Amino acid sequence: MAIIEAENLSRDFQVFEQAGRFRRRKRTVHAVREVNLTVEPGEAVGYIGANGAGKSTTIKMLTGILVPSSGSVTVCGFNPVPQRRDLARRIGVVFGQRSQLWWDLPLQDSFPILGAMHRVPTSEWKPRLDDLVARMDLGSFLTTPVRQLSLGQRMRGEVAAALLHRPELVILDEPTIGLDMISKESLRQFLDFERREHGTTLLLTTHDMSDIQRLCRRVLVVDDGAIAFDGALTALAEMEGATRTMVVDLVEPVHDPAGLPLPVGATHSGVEAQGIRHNITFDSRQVSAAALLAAISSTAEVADLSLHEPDIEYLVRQLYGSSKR
Ligand SMILES: Nc1ncnc2c1ncn2[C@@H]1O[C@H](COP(=O)(O)OP(=O)(O)OP(=O)(O)O)[C@@H](O)[C@H]1O
Repeated sequence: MAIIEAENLSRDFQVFEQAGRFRRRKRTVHAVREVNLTVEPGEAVGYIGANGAGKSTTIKMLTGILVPSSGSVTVCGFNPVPQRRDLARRIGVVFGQRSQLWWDLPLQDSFPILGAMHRVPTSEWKPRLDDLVARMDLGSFLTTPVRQLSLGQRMRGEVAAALLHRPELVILDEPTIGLDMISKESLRQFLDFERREHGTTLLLTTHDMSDIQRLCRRVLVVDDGAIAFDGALTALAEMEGATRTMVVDLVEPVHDPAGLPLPVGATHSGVEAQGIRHNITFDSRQVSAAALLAAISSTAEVADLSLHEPDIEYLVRQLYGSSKR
């Protein structure tokens, strides 16, 4: 059975706008339009789109916070709004921008409350907590009130809290927002481990392409409330031919870009560090990263290189610049 099944799921909002000095006009915002979505157990799905595209509204409907205007949805076999309590025992939710922990309590006092709320026996949540504390390195700040934790520490606590009851589906809204690179990577590693080891299904929204690349094979792009793309991330990038950037450091400087001929599809976008560092943008439909590196290596020795993917906002804007927002 699918873990998420949405059929023609839609949500409208009525908003009032100023129409002249004393008049207000009612307008309907179609935040989510006829979304059809099936997510199978164990999948990791990235849900991406520009600001205001409808991601959070969809998540709120999936978690039972918002009533759909029309269409139907089941999550873990439950109708989210009327069966919200049952659903809460089966899913974990993490909002990067909002804490779900008790601000004045230390983490160690929150876990017994969560265990009781989810009706998980102590004999089950205790060993699970020991495992989470070890794997997410929570030990050094378990006794600190949540409000005194750093953002990275708090997010680890949030994720541990959301996963204490071993939910089969974890929904994460911008889980890595504001985190430094090390905290982002350890969070991604942990989530990936959970999925591989326990078959946990992941659905996440993010503006960080690396989250998707690291965690999700499938990506959904939402544009103006509707699903505009559903498939592999590689297919999305190839479809658009979004330009990627390769930064190469050479062993010997090459000052003039003409001294480093590039294949068709690649162009120099800058030379730095007295000719050592070359920034090259390329269209992966025309030339692969491997072919580009081979071409560069045939004229100069490469000491180091890094690849930069286009950010999600850029990719989505390129793809669906037609958005009415
Ligand atoms: N409570 C509300 N009342 C009125 N309009 C709303 C409400 N919530 C969302 N909207 C509108 O619905 C649309 C979709 O918003 P939503 O928050 O789902 O977008 P999003 O994709 O999550 O954006 P972001 O990436 O900025 O978080 C926007 O136009 C937003 O202004």
